[in-house]
Amino acid sequence: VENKVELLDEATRFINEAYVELGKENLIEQRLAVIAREIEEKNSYEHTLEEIEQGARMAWRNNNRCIGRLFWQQLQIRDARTVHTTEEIKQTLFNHIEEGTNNGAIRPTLTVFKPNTVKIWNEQLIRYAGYIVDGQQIGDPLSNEITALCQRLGWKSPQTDFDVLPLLFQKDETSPMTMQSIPSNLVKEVEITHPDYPKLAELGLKWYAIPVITNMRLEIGGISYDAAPFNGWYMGTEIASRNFVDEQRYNKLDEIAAAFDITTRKNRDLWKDRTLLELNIALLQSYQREKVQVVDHHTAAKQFGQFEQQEKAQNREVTGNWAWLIPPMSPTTTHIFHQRYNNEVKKPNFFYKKSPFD
Ligand code: HEM
Ligand SMILES: N=C(Nc1cccc(CNC[C@@H]2CCCN2)c1)c1cccs1
Repeated sequence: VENKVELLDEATRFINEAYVELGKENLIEQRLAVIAREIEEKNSYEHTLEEIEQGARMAWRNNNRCIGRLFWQQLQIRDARTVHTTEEIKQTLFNHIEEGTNNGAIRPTLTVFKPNTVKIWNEQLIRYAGYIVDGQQIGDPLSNEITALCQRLGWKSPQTDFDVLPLLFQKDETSPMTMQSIPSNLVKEVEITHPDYPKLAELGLKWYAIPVITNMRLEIGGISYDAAPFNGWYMGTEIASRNFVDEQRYNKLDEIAAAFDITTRKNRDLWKDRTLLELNIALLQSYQREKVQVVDHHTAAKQFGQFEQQEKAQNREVTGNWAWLIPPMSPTTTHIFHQRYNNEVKKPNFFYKKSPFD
């Protein structure tokens, strides 16, 4: 936010809405008086932990692109606002991975650091590296830039398709970079196999259990938390319909078709569709085999429908981004496809940060 007036306006809007939801409307006036004084003195103000918990849950509830919002009230918040040394930051990030993974029974979790301090360069806490070796792409192209930086900082790796990147962060904007590998016992991964097609296993496809987003900022009442890693669990299509098959990602559709003995000659054989279907089945079954939580897109759509009903009962309009909410597989079999959504952006919310590389 630009100035004191705007900050107080955002704070007032947030406190009014959050305290009513918390059943504390009688404390609004007093709380706003304290915040107004703080903004006058320090050009900013500090949230209580309860305000951050409610604000982060509202931010999830408000995000138009998220199909998983039914569980917004169960988000676990970890308060890391007093964490400042690189050692403590490292431990806090490792603990988030451990507590969020929970051996596969994934717990939606968000860790909040003090504003204007920690700067995380990773886009997700766990992500595979990307390299161009002899003109050939290895690993995840989205990671090529950060991988090159890690290598410049001395990172050594076997250069496979699935090398987990180290954490890369600064304890604050002016401090040197810390590069720290994640202990492999903390990184739960799933080998992707198909019960009817043993050749799929020969491709050696795998993916990590838990997506922990670190390239978005959490905005609550005018305050921006630039380091606020959050995780949920995956919807199967994210991995099987996008990460493994997009041309600008792992681009493995042809190889996977061959593993399923599907010939790729004629479009009207719908070989791409059959390959994606079998790969999505393999993905869901592999995660279930390893007891790692994952949701199929039909169940996720039904849960989103329950969220819509729940919000209607609370007299809140559900806003949404239709193009992001419809799943990439069989979208017309979900109610989402046949409905319209207001894409207005409500706050609190999550927003993209400018890339640290820009
Ligand atoms: C619990 C299980 C969850 C599932 C299955 C789920 C599912 C998804 C999916 C499939 C997307 C689209 C991602 C993409 O296509 O790149 C998405 C977007 C998003 N989700 Fe959720 N989500 C879950 C939990 C959460 C949680 C806990 C938060 C934050 C507290 C969250 C915040 C978001 C945000 C901010 C986006 C938009 C990302 C962007 O703009 O790139 N979600 N979600
Ligand atoms: N299931 C998830 N998927 C998800 C959610 C938000 C953002 C992302 C990452 N999106 C970036 C990818 C890569 C380019 C376009 N999509 C994934 C969750 C991640 C963290 C909480 S839920």
